Amino acid sequence: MLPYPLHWTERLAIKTDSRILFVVLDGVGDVPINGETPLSAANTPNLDALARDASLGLSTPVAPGVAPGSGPGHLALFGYDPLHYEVGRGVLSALGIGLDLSPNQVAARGNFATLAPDGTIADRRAGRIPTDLNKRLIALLQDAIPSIEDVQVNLYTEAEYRFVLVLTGDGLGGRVADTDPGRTGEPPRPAQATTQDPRDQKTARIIQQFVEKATHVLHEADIVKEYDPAPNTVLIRGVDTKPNLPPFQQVYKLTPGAIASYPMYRGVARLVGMETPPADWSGSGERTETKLKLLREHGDKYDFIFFHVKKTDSYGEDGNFEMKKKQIEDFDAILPDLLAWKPDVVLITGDHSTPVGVKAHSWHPLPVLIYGPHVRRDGRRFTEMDARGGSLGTLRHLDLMPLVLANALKMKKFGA
Ligand SMILES: O=C(O)[C@H](O)COP(=O)(O)O
Repeated sequence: MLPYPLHWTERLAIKTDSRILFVVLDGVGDVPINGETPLSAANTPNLDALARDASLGLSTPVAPGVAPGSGPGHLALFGYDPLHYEVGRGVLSALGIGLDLSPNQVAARGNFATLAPDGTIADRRAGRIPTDLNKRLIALLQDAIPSIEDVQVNLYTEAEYRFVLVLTGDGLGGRVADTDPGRTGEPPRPAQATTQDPRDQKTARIIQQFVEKATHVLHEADIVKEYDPAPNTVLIRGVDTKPNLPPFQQVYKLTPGAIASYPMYRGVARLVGMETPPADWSGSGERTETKLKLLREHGDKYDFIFFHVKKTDSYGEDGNFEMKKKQIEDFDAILPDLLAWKPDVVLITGDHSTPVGVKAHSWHPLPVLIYGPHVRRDGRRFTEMDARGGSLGTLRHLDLMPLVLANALKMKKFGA
């Protein structure tokens, strides 16, 4: 039996013409500083108008106290329990850049990072190098490391400092711990299998050799020496093989599309059956015009659209209150363009909180807004403080898909 809520939304969901707009402001949740969060301090006339006629609540991403990565946070938002469907970030990133993984392939997410002379990590993102430099470094490493033992090595730029490592060969497993400790000031961890399975042991051995070879090549490369902080090593995480998840079409009877400028989010969308209309994603940042163009040109193919905003998370991680606030105001400015798609129901929330005072993903519940013809209107703003006490109450991300389906009249009655 499928886990909650898939096992019974699959039974109750019905196909109708109503449309659902599902907006995720990545990392948007925060903790008040001098009584204000980026959300409460932002000037958001469009969001305020929508929220006034919407139901609000607070939603816990996974479970109290759990600070999820963006992958588990989005799987929970889409109704796939991340404690049941643990999917490595590498698979999400690989799918996000348009790869299809076969059973004899293992994928991993990589960061170009900066190693200090004492061997500890000085910067997990090498100063957020530009995508163009990433492409040059990937070409250098791909040329230097085409294979390790009997395993083919393929490298792909994701965005900025992010890349994807795909290993192809026989006898590979996906259960290998991260070499990325997730924080600076300590050395990268050795690649270690989390089981005694020889397939996982082999993958760990290959990844360890890759990290050592890549670090050597980067330390010797002239282009690396031009940068400070220098992208002189690689950190690996989210090693996995591709799982098979029941798609949106099956469990929710929806025809879903995903619009996201960063590959990982297109990847998690593809994993659950969403279509990702093609676009030129070159460059970096939100690429909002590209996203809105996709909505205008492809929106009518879908009855469910996942629309992702990334930089609210990045500036939370950088501890930059004003820039996180500005990302929210920039989103507010395009909200009318999103509403032009004429959704019947709108949900806005975040996958997780990334408080500027924490500079990392956190466990704090997210404000969630559901707008539609049958909601109880709360007359509040979309902020962490105002959402508390809203008519949605306190929820978990897994509760949200059934709620938007119900508000779109896409759920039949349970029982006689
Ligand atoms: O931006 C991303 O890829 C993640 O949300 C954060 O990853 P990072 O901590 O490696 O930047």
